Amino acid sequence: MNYQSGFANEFASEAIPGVLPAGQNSPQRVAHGLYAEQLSGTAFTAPRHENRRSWLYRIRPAAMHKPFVQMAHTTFHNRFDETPATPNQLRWDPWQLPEAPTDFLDSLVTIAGNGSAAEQAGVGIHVYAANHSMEGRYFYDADGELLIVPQQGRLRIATELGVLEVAPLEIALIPRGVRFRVELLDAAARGYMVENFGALLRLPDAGPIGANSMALPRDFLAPHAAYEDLEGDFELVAKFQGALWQADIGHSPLDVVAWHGNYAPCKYDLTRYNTVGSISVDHPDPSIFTVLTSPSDTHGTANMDFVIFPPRWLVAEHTFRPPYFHRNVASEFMGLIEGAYDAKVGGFAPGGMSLHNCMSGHGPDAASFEKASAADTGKPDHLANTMAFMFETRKVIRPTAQALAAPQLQQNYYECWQGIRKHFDPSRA
Ligand SMILES: O=C(O)Cc1cc(O)ccc1O
Ligand SMILES: [Fe+2]
Repeated sequence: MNYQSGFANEFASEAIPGVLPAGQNSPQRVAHGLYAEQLSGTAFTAPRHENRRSWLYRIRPAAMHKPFVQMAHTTFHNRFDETPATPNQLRWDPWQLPEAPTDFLDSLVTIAGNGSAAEQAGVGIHVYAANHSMEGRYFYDADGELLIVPQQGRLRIATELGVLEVAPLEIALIPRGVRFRVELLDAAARGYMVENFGALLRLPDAGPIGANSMALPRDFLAPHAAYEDLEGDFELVAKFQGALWQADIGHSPLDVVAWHGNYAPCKYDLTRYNTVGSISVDHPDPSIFTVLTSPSDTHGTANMDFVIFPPRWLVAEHTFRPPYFHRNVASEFMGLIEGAYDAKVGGFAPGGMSLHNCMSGHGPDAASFEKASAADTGKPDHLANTMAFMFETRKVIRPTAQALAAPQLQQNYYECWQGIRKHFDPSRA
């Protein structure tokens, strides 16, 4: 696969050379009888450095489909108020893979979330576990952009703006409104998906860290234009204000022959992350591992951060090296893509999830604490074969009723801290 490099660059791509108009966006007649269409991802008047839009040159305009009718989907929704939010620490085992043929869209299960599309703030957190490609159906989310985090199985995501192939340890970002179809490149696929109802995800400011660490813009890859000229009895599914809607469409909406602009899907290889950490003492706050952030209207307080915990060296001297015990005003939803997480010796499996809400105490389990407080910090430790991540939000993350009723919810999670021993002895140094 061949991609265009950069985060929210002014990209330009033509599947047929010469389609993009020169010197204007909407000529009276577009080359080859195509239609010109703008896709706006920010307000027309958003400041120039935040303004996101693309111009699409397509076989048929996006307006052309039959009326939408509301569609039942029992597990994919934004009902975050069905049940009281709990201050308990929560952890789930991995979602099971389906036996009956199930595509990406049908497989989505909403685990938790906050805010809403109507509020233009908050997130929806979902898992998928599929064994079938989407066939003859296309999806778009009008409620938010989608950050897809594969944990098992490669995906081929065919979008209006071109094709992204993503494997575990890579992420895909699909802008709000962009229509796409998810195909499986392996027998089964499982992973996480966050719907961001707030401001578009962007690279965080790095301040004194400088211009060259963390996620680098050139490692984000956008697709080249690739179109389908297909007619048939297809289905277009829209997510709109928390509900799903279905419309008949007589052609593939992935019919964009050329496009230009800075509002496009992209992918990023998490193993490219340039991880910065402490080379003296103490464990830095995990914001130092931010890949992408969605700011809120309060400066420095994100609607959501996407943070990763990649393989790295731990060298801090006379320091408790794993994540510290803490309580956070922000809420922390974690997943694990591969390996083990250094704050938990067991119970947090790849494909699993945990939720530590606003001010809920958490941190290393008893075994991890004992091990790290006895470790020799005169030597570096190498954390290998690991990739955990966190969706951290300013609002409380409210689990759905189905997530709390699921057999995957670990009833004994709290026990991992019950073995913490009292070491206090005033006569001890
Ligand atoms: O709770 C967690 O495991 C996430 C986390 C990691 C870390 O390195 C520091 C703080 C923190 O909340
Ligand atoms: Fe935490």
